[in-house]
Amino acid sequence: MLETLLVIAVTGAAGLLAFLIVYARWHYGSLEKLGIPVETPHFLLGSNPDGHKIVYAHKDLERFHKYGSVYGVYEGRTPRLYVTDPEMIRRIMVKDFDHFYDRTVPEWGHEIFDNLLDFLPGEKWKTIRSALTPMFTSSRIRNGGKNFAALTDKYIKELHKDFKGSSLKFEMKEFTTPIFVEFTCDYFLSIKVSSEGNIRENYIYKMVLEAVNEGQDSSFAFVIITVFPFLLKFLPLFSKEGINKFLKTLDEVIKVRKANKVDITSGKDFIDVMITMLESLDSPEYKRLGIDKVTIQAQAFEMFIAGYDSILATLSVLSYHISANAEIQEKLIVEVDENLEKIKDGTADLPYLTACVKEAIRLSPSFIELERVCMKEWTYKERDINITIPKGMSVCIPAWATNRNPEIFNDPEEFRPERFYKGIDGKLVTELEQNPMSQYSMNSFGHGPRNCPGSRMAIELVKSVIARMLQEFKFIKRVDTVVEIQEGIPMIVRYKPIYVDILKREFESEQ
Ligand code: HEM
Repeated sequence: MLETLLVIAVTGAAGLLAFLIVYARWHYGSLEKLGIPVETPHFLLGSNPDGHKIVYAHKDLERFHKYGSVYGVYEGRTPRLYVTDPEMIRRIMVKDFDHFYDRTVPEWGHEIFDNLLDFLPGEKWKTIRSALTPMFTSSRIRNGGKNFAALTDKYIKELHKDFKGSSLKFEMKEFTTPIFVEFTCDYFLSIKVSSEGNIRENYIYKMVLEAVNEGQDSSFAFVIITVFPFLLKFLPLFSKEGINKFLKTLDEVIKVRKANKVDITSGKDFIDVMITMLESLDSPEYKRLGIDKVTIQAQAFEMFIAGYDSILATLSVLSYHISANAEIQEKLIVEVDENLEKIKDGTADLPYLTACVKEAIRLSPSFIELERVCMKEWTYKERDINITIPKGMSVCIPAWATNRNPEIFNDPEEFRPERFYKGIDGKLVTELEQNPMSQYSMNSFGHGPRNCPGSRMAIELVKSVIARMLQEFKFIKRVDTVVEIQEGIPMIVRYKPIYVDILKREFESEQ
């Protein structure tokens, strides 16, 4: 009897093991069939078996140099086609968008995450995306920049208290995280967090940092999840309690807004947009597409998720570039000093600062890999590329690598804002504008109907912080200043703390 049980147990275990191996390797071979170079996968763990230790951005660049225009990588069990050829990128993201309109949906295990705009499918995505457009009008963007600058002022006042002498060791992300959270709460969602004391103790602040997995070291568990994606939902990535409390607060804000119609001269804010969407819940269109209250609430959450890493990483890396390039900093200071009044009322264009922000975003695209799923078989035959992508295959644009394409960008690793500088009156034709394909090598905000809707807003927010800081401080590179990316984080780039010194400009002549 015992023997029989043992035989059953061993056979069962062997069967399960065999099943798991077959499951993990199920798609192996599918990329090779396309006739492209493929990063050889590990027996079970795909092409990045050491994914918890590698810097994905650097890996992408290495593979771009090794394989060129099109190549394959197994992300665990998932075959991914990587495309760096600018014309093929244009076709996928813009011209033949009808073949590539969705992204892969991870099994988050939380309905709010499942309903983020990034992951909504087809028509449902289109409807929600178009409902959100009033938030990104020019006047909303200008006002956003103005509010961000005002908040920066408030935090700069606090910062002054930390100075013992004329300079201070400074970390941009640490400084701007509270500004970003307070701004997103207040400007998008009309939730006042500052009145509740230290924002770092606020539950929304904590919820956001938890949801973006801030401060968590990457672990081998993430490699296992690429092989068995259904395990993602079992990871304790966020506190359901925090999210539920946030959704309740949002309900309250909506109730108050409905009761007190406010006149928003700068255009609809997110709460108005939500109310309009909520009023459509019973419409045949929303019912047919399965748009419910959670779909709408998720977009409020999206405002934190979409901007958190991107804005904060751009600001951090820009503090480094400015500190490391004295001439560029001088030019910026002149531009800022000439526009003090306009900066205050949010009407300054600051073209050189804009070029610096764009160049920082080229060198440091926060979303290092853009993704689309091929929705119906698609063939591309141009020059030396001849490929048919099967339905269902994930297609990736490795932005960190394409943005350093040496055929488009001379000295690609150099921080050179002139690539984007159109002169004070905006009349200069930049080196990049002379090359029509360069825009599809600059993939920081994506392209086509599913590009980043927040790109113009993001540039304004970053500009508003830098402009305000340069009015009072200079950024100085320290001997121990380093720019290092955290290992083991796929899809996005997150930096280890980047320390620079800030020097009060009033003491500049004494140095
Ligand atoms: C420097 C800052 C930012 C960068 C570099 C950035 C970059 C991107 C990229 C690369 C995508 C994917 C585009 C594609 O697949 O073609 C994206 C999507 C998105 N971004 Fe941004 N983003 C930034 C800031 C923001 C901000 C501030 C918001 C909103 C307040 C925002 C909202 C979104 C949304 C909602 C999507 C999903 C779009 C869709 O699927 O239709 N982003 N962003």
